[in-house]
Amino acid sequence: MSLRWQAALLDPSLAGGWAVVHCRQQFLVDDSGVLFPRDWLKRLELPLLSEQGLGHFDGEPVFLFELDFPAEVPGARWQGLRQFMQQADQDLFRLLGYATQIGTWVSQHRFCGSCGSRMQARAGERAMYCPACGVQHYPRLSPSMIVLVTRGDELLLARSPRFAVGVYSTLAGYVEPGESVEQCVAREVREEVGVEIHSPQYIASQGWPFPHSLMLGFHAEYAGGEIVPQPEEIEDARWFHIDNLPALPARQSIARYLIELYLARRLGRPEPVLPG
Ligand SMILES: NC(=O)C1=CN([C@@H]2O[C@H](COP(=O)(O)OP(=O)(O)OC[C@H]3O[C@@H](n4cnc5c(N)ncnc54)[C@H](O)[C@@H]3O)[C@@H](O)[C@H]2O)C=CC1
Ligand SMILES: [Mg+2]
Ligand SMILES: [Zn+2]
Repeated sequence: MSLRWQAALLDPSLAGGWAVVHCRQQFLVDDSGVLFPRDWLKRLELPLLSEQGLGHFDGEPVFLFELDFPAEVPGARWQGLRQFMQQADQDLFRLLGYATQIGTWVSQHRFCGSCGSRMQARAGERAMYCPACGVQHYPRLSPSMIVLVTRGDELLLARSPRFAVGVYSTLAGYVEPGESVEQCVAREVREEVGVEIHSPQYIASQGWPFPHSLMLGFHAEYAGGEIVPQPEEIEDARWFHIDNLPALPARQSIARYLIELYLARRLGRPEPVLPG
């Protein structure tokens, strides 16, 4: 794991450092990039919901300005997190992914879900706390499974209507209360494409900030059934031969890694590395 970005609990009452400005999965950028001198930002009178100390980038402290709405700043524009994933280096993307998750969580936990009082950031740990009734919330994470189903030289890949034109990917879905991740894999595969699988094999995991998933990645062998795509969720699903694959998901995604790993093992090529 690279050392350029390290999360840390920094005290926002300290002066100086850099800051990123986030609102609804978008960041403020100008010609110098996405990191702004923090003391300069403070003079802009932005619609600030919360300020959080995030950690260190290249050894420098970085803070988050979480905004109520995407305010106009002369000479700057708003850019989505997905675009940073495609264009920025991996360390910067990890910093921005972390900032997005913390910002989204803080902005969605301003009031106590139990008694309605205003929540406070807790000193000493990354938590929101209700002083009236004591409820405490930590950053939200949603366990999700992602699986590549295979049948020898064939890969089962599917398209969601949300994907870029022509792109097919592995199947994914959220874990429900009371089920194991393995049960979730079998259920989601059945629901999304109507196919049965053998026991899934755990491969690797990845934090995924769209919006707060923890992806648990598997390989699974086909056991039976014909493909029946789930209406609305799955636009198309097919078996693709390894010599004739469609456009695949982003290089940084665990979806892509699960595919590349299977190909490497099948074809006796060196195994890929999952971007950290
Ligand atoms: N890193 C990667 O390679 C990939 C990551 N993903 C991520 O996997 C996650 C799950 O994938 P989907 O196919 O969209 O899930 P899914 O198959 O469970 O369906 C999504 C639906 O689940 C419901 N939902 C939303 N949030 C939920 C939650 N926290 N718990 C339970 N249900 C919820 C909503 O009705 C939503 O429309 C998403 O966050 C997606 O971004 C998906 C594909 C590739
Ligand atoms: Mg799904
Ligand atoms: Zn409360």
